[in-house]
Amino acid sequence: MVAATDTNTSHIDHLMDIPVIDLSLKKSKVAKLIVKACEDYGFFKVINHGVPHNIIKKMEDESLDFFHKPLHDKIRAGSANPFGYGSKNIGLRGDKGELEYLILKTNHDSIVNTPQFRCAVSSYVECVRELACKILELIAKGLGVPRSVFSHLLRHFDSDSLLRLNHYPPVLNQTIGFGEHSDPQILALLRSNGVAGLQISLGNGNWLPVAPDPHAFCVNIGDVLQAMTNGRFVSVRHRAMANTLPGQSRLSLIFFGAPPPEVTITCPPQLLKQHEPRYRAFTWAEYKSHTYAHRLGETRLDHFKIA
Ligand SMILES: O=C(O)CCC(=O)C(=O)O
Ligand SMILES: [Fe+2]
Repeated sequence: MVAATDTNTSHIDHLMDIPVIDLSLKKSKVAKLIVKACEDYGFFKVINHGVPHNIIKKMEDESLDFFHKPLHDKIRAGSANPFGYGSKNIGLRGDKGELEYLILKTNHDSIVNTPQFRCAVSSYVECVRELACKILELIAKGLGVPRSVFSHLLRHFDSDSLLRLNHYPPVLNQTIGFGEHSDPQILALLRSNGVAGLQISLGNGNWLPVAPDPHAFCVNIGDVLQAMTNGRFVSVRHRAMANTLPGQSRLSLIFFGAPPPEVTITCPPQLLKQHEPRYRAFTWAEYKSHTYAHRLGETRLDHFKIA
């Protein structure tokens, strides 16, 4: 697909279609479509994903209940580095955003303080982890590599996957809510309520708004999957605009599928063949600490490129 942009006047592109992939189609077809979307954009939507509506609804309701609590209750979840509640500050390097958020572990009991919220989180995480693994297994099929080469990293008991809940209360002025970046992990599954905000970068300063879709999950390819495919897939750069709809909150729920800290990230040999490796091997712990030491907008994977 070719980006239809007017480079002189427009930096928002409404004319391109984001690939929407129906997971109920034949596996071999879906695998091909997903690989193509990962190569072209590093971003796509999935429908017929199998995550039950009531589980999503419960998670959204409990998340909004949490964010609507008084501040002194929210900060009881601890501070967001690494797991807990944060507001306006993103990471430790001075990045600011027009949001508040809660970061939760996925492989141990979450820190949320009511049994209903804990139960909603654990059911939601179980479903989205399974969906992420299913997508990674389709990717493996499409690439002709062993089925669990990516998914076993998320299924591992020590997987560093996390769930992030972002809440964008209404603000008066149109501004950026969460700055441009790529996600460092393997892949991210994002859902938002009916309020728009997410945009993906088409390069050259052009942005494609992603309309909220109650039936879909958005899939973002992360830096680790770019490295594991030797750069064949791109980790999509994206941002979220602040929410300016009076009286409405934007809520996004993002599952980040990550490897265990000590696992070494390399490209499967089947994907190298006659190509030279483009990234040196690194552990997820190493990548994470490199990420935390840099600003949100930096192209953090470049540090691991082989010159
Ligand atoms: O909240 C959103 O829509 C996007 C936020 C995001 O990209 C992130 O938390 O990594
Ligand atoms: Fe992101």
